[in-house]
Amino acid sequence: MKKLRFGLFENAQTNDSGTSTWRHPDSERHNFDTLDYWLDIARMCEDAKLDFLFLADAWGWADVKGKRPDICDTEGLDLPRLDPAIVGAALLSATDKLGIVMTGSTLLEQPYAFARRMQSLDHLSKGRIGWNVVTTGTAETAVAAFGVPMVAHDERYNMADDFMALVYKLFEGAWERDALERNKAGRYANPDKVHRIAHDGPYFRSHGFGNASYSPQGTPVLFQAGSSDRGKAFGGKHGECIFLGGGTAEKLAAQVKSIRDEAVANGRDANAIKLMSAFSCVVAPTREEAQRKHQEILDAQTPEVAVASYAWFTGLDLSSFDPATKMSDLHTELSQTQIARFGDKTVGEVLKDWHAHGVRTNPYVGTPEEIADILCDLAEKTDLDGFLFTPLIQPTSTRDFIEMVLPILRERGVAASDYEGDTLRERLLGTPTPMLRDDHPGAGYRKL
Ligand SMILES: Cc1cc2nc3c(=O)[nH]c(=O)nc-3n(C[C@H](O)[C@H](O)[C@H](O)COP(=O)(O)O)c2cc1C
Repeated sequence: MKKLRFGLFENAQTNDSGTSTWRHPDSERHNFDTLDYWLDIARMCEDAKLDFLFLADAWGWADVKGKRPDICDTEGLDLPRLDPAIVGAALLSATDKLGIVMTGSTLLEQPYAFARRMQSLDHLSKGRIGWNVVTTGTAETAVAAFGVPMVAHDERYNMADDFMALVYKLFEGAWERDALERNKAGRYANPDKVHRIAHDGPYFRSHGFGNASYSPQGTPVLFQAGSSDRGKAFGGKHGECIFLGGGTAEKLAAQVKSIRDEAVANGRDANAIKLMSAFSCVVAPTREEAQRKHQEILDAQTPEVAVASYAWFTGLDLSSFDPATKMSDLHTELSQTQIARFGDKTVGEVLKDWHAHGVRTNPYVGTPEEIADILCDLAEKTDLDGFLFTPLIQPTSTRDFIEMVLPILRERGVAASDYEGDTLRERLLGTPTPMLRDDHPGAGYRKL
């Protein structure tokens, strides 16, 4: 079996994923706005040789019929947050090998400034940066905050394609890789290797010179997680590592196959994209103890949190529908995945599911051996390349996974015991150089 890759999902806010667990006695997430919280998390990841720490992010907030429910504040559900790029930057000097991956929105960021931010992080980290490209599912409230027009679901992906075309020019084509000579007796940079870029796209324009030079990886490692048809087409073109939301082996295998097919349709190798599934687990030495720990986490949730957080992802107030309504009869211009993934279920059933685990799928609950068996079985049946661990309670869930499950996976030879390769791209994708593979569309913008 291939060696699996592992990342940790995190979020610079008190709760994440549509649940509210901050009151749990073991949770430290109410300290998410302190540097000490993040230093502990990053060091724990690096000591465990995890491939990367992923800092998810969103703009916008929960909106139920034009009002942000009070429960959002009383439970710290959606706001406040910190900027993931600043959190990521603060962790660079405390880590040496750990990849730092962060979400950035193509709907709301300004591509010219965003490219410089990614390049700066990639320089300072010596090539450990990844960017999770999102079109922002929470678009309705986010565009109000930014004072920009609403863009419909599929069009947001057209806009993202244009954003990518511009940032590839900046990442790959504005400065050649060896433009900087830094020769005190000669010259600092070679003017023949510094190029003017021109971009007149349907959404973005930019003319002139790149603000930052070619960074160790050129383009940061590109992550993506959209699972609508348009999202998958975008991921098949640009993504290098795609996050899947979890689910049964059958469902994951079908998703893996369709994304690899998309890659091939875009002239890329089927294995040019690594697929990682999100999962949570509650683990303890005995199954009974694990079930008891899980019940404590479930008891911290309320139905009101479920309604407010579902609305945050979709703009839909499920409490206003007849519980017997089929989910397939609903429509949103926000995250369509959050309707499609429930298939034929009813609104009443989904509210119960959401109450239990929010946007996540059900956690695996069991002994360390049982969890390791589930992950190995999933990987074998689905052709997944790795897993994104999404902790229910931070930092204890992550510590439990690292201390109890990871050693078993290492013994079985499916998890790495040390870091191999210097940059995130070489390690995660097994590329011969830190740069984009030649079959990636961004590589075509490179001037070497
Ligand atoms: C593991 C995982 C992590 C995600 N992280 C983010 C995130 O940080 N920010 C965000 O806006 N969406 C995030 N998403 C959601 C997707 O990127 C995507 O925006 C969402 O599925 C809506 O797009 P779609 O309608 O094309 O599926 C994540 C999804 C998954 C499965």
